[in-house]
Order: sequence, then C-alpha cells, then structure tokens
Amino acid sequence: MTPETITGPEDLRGLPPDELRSLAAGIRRFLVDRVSRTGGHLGPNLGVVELTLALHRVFASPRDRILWDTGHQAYVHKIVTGRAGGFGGLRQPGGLSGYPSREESEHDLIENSHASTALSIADGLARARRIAGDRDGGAVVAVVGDGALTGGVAWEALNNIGGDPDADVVVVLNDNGRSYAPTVGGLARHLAELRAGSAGASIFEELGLAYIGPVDGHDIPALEQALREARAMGGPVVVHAVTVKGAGYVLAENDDLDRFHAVRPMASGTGPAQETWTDVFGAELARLGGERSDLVAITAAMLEPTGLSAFAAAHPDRTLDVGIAEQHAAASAAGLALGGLHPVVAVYATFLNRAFDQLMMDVALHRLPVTFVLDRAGITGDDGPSHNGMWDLSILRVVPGLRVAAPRDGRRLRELLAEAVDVDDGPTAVRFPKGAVAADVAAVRSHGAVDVLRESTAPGGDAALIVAAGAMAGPCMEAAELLEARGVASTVVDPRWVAPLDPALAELAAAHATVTVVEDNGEAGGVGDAVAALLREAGVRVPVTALAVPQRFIGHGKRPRILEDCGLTGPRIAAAVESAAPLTALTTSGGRT
Ligand SMILES: Cc1ncc(C[n+]2csc(CCOP(=O)(O)OP(=O)(O)O)c2C)c(N)n1
Ligand SMILES: CC(=O)[C@@H](O)[C@H](O)COP(=O)(O)O
Ligand SMILES: [Mg+2]
Repeated sequence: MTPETITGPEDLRGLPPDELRSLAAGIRRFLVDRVSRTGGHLGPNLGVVELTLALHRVFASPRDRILWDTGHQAYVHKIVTGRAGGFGGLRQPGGLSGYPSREESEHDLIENSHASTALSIADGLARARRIAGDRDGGAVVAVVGDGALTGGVAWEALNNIGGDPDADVVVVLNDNGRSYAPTVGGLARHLAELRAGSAGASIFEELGLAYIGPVDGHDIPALEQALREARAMGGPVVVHAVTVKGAGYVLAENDDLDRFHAVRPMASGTGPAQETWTDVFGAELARLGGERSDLVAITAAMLEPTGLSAFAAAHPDRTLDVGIAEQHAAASAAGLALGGLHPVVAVYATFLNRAFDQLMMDVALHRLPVTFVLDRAGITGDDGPSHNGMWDLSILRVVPGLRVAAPRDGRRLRELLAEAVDVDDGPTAVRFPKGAVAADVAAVRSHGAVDVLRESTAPGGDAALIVAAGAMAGPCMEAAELLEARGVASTVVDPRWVAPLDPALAELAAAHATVTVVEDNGEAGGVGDAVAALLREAGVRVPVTALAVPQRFIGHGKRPRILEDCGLTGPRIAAAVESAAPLTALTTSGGRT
C-alpha cells in the first residue's frame, strides 16, 4: 500500500506490521516530496506518521471522532482519509487546506488553528453525546501537542474532564518536547520527568484522568495497545505518546531552530532573501533594547517567527518565552509594567484575540506602558481563515487609552516602534503585515500627525482624499498614479497612528470631494469606521468609502491574490475611488473642467 492508494482508514485495518512499517516509510517520502514543493508544516507531520496510523486503526473515524489541536499536524490524517491526491495543491488557492477542513472530509470536524482548544471541544462533544443518550456514539479523541498544552484553555478543559469520571474523552498527548523551540515551563519539566520515568504520579492523574504512558510514538504496536487500553477504559484518560518532531528526515531531526516546523516552498529558496517587516522590527527592537534597559520582550512560543532572536541574543535576561500562552503574556506584561519596566509583547495579530481581556482589563484599565507588536496583521493567506490578521484594528479601537500605529514602510516601523515604547501612560500597539517590507514612501509634508504622501493639484476641494492605513500606502500611491493618468486628482495621506485618529485628518477631508479609506483589517470597526466617525463628530460632510477585508472567514490562498480579490490593490483602489463620487476631472493643465 502507498499513500496514493489509500482510500480511507478502513484500508489500514488489515495491514500486517511489515506493511505498516513500509507504508509509514512511504508516507514520509511522500510528505518530504510534496511539502518541500508547496511549503507547509513538514516537521510536525513527520512526527505523527505512526501515531496517526495507530489512531485510525484503533478508532473508527468518523463515528469515533479524532480532533486535532491546532491542526497543522493533520497531513497524515488527510492521507489516511483518502486525500493524498490533493497534496500537489496543498495550501494553494482551491487546493487542500493545510489544516482540517469540514468541506474536504467527513473525517474533519474542527478547523481552528489557534492552539489549545481541542480538549474543550472534545469535552463538549462527549457531554453532548451523553446528554443525548448517544452511548454508542463512538469515542471522542483529542490529539494535543506538548506546546498546545502550555495554553491555559487546555487546563480549563483538563480540569473539567478530570473532574467528571464519566467524561468519555481520550486525550492523546503528542509530546515531541517542542513548539517551534523546546517547550518551556514547569509542564515541560514534568513531561520530561514522565518520559524519563522519574516522576511520581502524573499531573493528569492528580486531576482525575487515567494516564497511559510514556509510549514510544513511533512504535505502532505499542501505540495500538495503549490506544486500545484507553478506548476500553471509558472515562477520561491521557495517552502520552513520545514522538520526534521531523522524525525520519535527518535534516529536520537535526534542525535546531524549529525541526522544520513550517517550511517554505523549496523553489522560493532561490535568490537573495528579501528583508521582511519582521526583520526590520527585530533589528530595531534589539537596538532600542541597548538604549533602554527597561525594555523586556515577551513571546508566546514564537521567538524566532516574531523576530525576537536578535533581542534575545543581545538581552537574554530581558527576553521571556511564556509558551503558547498569550493571555499570560499580556497579564504578566501588566505585572512587568507595574514593576517599572516597559514590556514589548510580540505576537501574530490573529493570536492577540486570545489575550483581549488581559489587554483590556489588566493592561489598559491600569493605563500601563505595554507595547503589543502585531506581526502578520492583514492577510496572511497560506494558513487559512484563523490566521488572517483582520481583527486587531476592530478590537483594539474599543480599548480606552490604547494607541495603535500602522507603519507604511520600514522607516516608519522603526519610527513608530520608538514612539510606542516612549509612551508611558498607557498601552500601545504596532501592527504590520507578513512578508517583504514595503519600500519607503516619503511624506511631502505633515498635517498634524498625518503624513501627506501625495497632494492633489486640483484647486478647491474637487479631489479625492485617499487615507492609507499602514502597508496599504503602497497600493494607494499606485492608485493615485492611475487616477492621475485618467485625469482624476487625488491626495494620499497616512495617519501613522490609526487609533485614536488625529482630528487634523478631518481638516484634510473637508478640503476634498470624497474620502476613501484603505485598510487590510476587516471592514467592521476598522479604520474606515473610525474616519467616518471622526468626520461626523467634526461636522465634515464628505462621503466616506471604506475599502477593507470583507468581514467573513477567508479561505487559504496566496496573499497577492486574496488582496486582489478583496479589492486592495492599486488598480482596484483606483476604480473604487473613481466611482466613489462624481469628481471634477482635472484638465491636462491641472485646472477644472
Ligand atoms: C493561540 C496560538 N498561538 C500560537 C500559534 C502558533 N503555533 C502554531 S503551531 C505552534 C507550536 C505547536 O507546538 P505543539 O502543540 O507542541 O505541536 P507540534 O508542532 O510540536 O506538533 C505554534 C506556537 C497558534 N497556532 N495558536
Ligand atoms: C500553525 C501556526 O500557527 C504557525 O506555524 C503558522 O503556520 C505560522 O505561519 P508563518 O510564520 O509562515 O506566517
Ligand atoms: Mg510539540
């Protein structure tokens, strides 16, 4: 049997051990071949080949439910459930998602790629089956990584699951000792003791769950025996599988950085690496850290992906990795600020959602000087709907006293980061997108705190005002060029601080015929809404059009294509501005017609 010939889990059931081992080897070769072409989570999936085969031999999906926490390690699950043929289009528009997908298969139930919630969902699902009297509804199995287990909500679930002897949940802990880097904290130490057999009772047993393990996560017969035992038990049980991230691929196994956690397409490796927004942030924070001994950097298990490596190398005693624990990152930042320091919490924009209450009530309520740096703001693309950073401007605008900066290029990122960490009477946030940093766009002048990037030549109020939020400045400048070629005058401005907005923006709007706000946040409650509110309060009656990310879950794809589909490219912006309202067209001499 080969990956390509598997039509469903039932194909695995009769395989003898030698054929299983041969299939596992074939799956590994398949993963390396396909994922190195498309990019994706190679290391995590190499680590769960045998575990996934054993799971699907002992449990009968979809009647037995197998839930994947975070879901980035579900490629083998997809192969086993008949989707090997789709891996040529992994994470491509219209192709296989890099995470479980309800649309793709009846074997996929949950799609959220935010870590640590699968145990809660499993608890709920198991209870639903009990309440419905659905006793033969099959088992509920949740596969959770050691990294995901450092997330607080996982312990809320374990507290509930362990507190109920009838909780029919099988927790499969996929313990490879790492998130990207080695997993941190007391839990990591305890799991190491369990792996070494030097712990007393496991924390799981202390909470009321049975514990089976440690089990070699690459020994299929041993795994199957443990899973069958767990299945027969009924009630809450943890199977502790010990795996190797990147197993079977020596380059991944030996990769000290992150065991090939998420690899780029091999072809993209050619040519000089482009400087990214993350690079600019990381270098500037390391520099600021040399000037400011009160700066402390906090990561939620993503030190390198969020650009903190340079700061950590230079200031190891002021760098904290809290695990996949954004809530703790924000609340402990409040404590650090109360202790006189200025924490910089670096997370991907979408993961800040997890820490919204701590930001609001532990940081902002106390008006504490904490800076949240939000990488991957806007469209990220490959990782699907739960990774796009399209929520932050909407949720941050409602936080009293929080100031939000959206740099348009590398120079402004350095400037705004320095301004943010200088704010000492409340929290700040700086947000920027994934990928290569935008080319610098100089201002021709400033109007209050607003940078004017391009000034209309139309006299007296007939031109369009384009308000570019952050990295949308580049496409907006392109749009202005296109508009000028079509005889339509426009002015492009960048507020730099998008919350709260400088009232000077209303003065600029009053001198124009229309206002078009362009942002890579969701349309609900974004900068467009903020500008409209500002003009209302200022009594400026100029029509406002908001160009933003549609307020819906946007499927996986490639960033440029998604931005085009959202209407956030130069030509699309120009078309929107032109149709926003009848404008007096410029004569070739710049006069009015
Ligand atoms: C709330 C949240 N924060 C951060 C991430 C980014 N992230 C994706 S996978 C990962 C590491 C997961 O480690 P683990 O659960 O041990 O799985 P492994 O990759 O080791 O199989 C992280 C931090 C996320 N998906 N969700
Ligand atoms: C699964 C997860 O949350 C991350 O590993 C995500 O894939 C990061 O993607 P990038 O760092 O490539 O943006
Ligand atoms: Mg792990």
